Amino acid sequence: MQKSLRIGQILYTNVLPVYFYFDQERFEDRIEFIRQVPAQLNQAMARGEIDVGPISSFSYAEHASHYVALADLSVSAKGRVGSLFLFSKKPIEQLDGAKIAMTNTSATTVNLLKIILHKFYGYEISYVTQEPELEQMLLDSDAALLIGDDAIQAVRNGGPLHVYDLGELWHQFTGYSMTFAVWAVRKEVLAEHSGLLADVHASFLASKEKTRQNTGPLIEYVHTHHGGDMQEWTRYFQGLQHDFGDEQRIGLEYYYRCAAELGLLPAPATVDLWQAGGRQTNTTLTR
Ligand SMILES: C=C(O[C@@H]1C=C(C(=O)O)C=C[C@H]1O)C(=O)O
Repeated sequence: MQKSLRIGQILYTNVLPVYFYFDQERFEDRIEFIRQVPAQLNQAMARGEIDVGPISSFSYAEHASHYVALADLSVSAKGRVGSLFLFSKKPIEQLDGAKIAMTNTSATTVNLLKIILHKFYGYEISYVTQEPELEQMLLDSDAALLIGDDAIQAVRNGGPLHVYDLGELWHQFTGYSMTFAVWAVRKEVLAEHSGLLADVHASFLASKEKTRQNTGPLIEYVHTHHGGDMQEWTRYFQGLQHDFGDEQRIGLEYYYRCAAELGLLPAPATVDLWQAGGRQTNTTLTR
């Protein structure tokens, strides 16, 4: 039988603070989790196979008239992220005219890279989309973009490549933070399940808050399951933000304007936040 709420979860470490202490038992069999990489969650949300969960912020903009976003949740960073990298055979200054392989798991970061290379560097680039396997990607391309745990793994493996963090590049050029994912809800779900949705939202916020107060157990869990270095993981989670306030909105809405300017989005979008007891107002902030 279909559960009342089908909840998405990105299959990467970056969302864990929002899920780590999520008290699933209190919801008994009214909810279920569907775990996928972002591009597949984006599609599942658009097809109505998921009711609520993190999707690429780019995909939110593509469907903005059908979605709202849970207030105060996102995957954002101001500056270095640590899991979104361009791996390049040449320095970025020499990439004009290059061929770049893009992971097929992303929507936000692939378009962020286009904005950076076209708008800020003025380059002409040809792109191919591939499975996220660095060696394969670089067989026939000058550079490759990976996100999430694939990017973390690839940077750990090292190698003689130039490595650029996309959050850092965005911050260098704009001074803004960048929001990669927001927790979207399809509007028709609001009418039917707003009470349950409010409880799920509260559980996400509680998990986020609890991990913020004591990151230790999360770091230990991630270290046990994904290897790596405890200090690197600590730095990773310190750099990520899971809030969505004015700072994140300003950065994200500037990204949407850049994407619209380059024809990557049909029009700039705004993020319409939802929380129990009434939607938050949605002021459009200009640069
Ligand atoms: C910070 C990250 O943000 C992500 C990037 C996304 C994208 O590019 O579409 C979507 C969701 C997030 O997982 C990451 O993957 O490392």
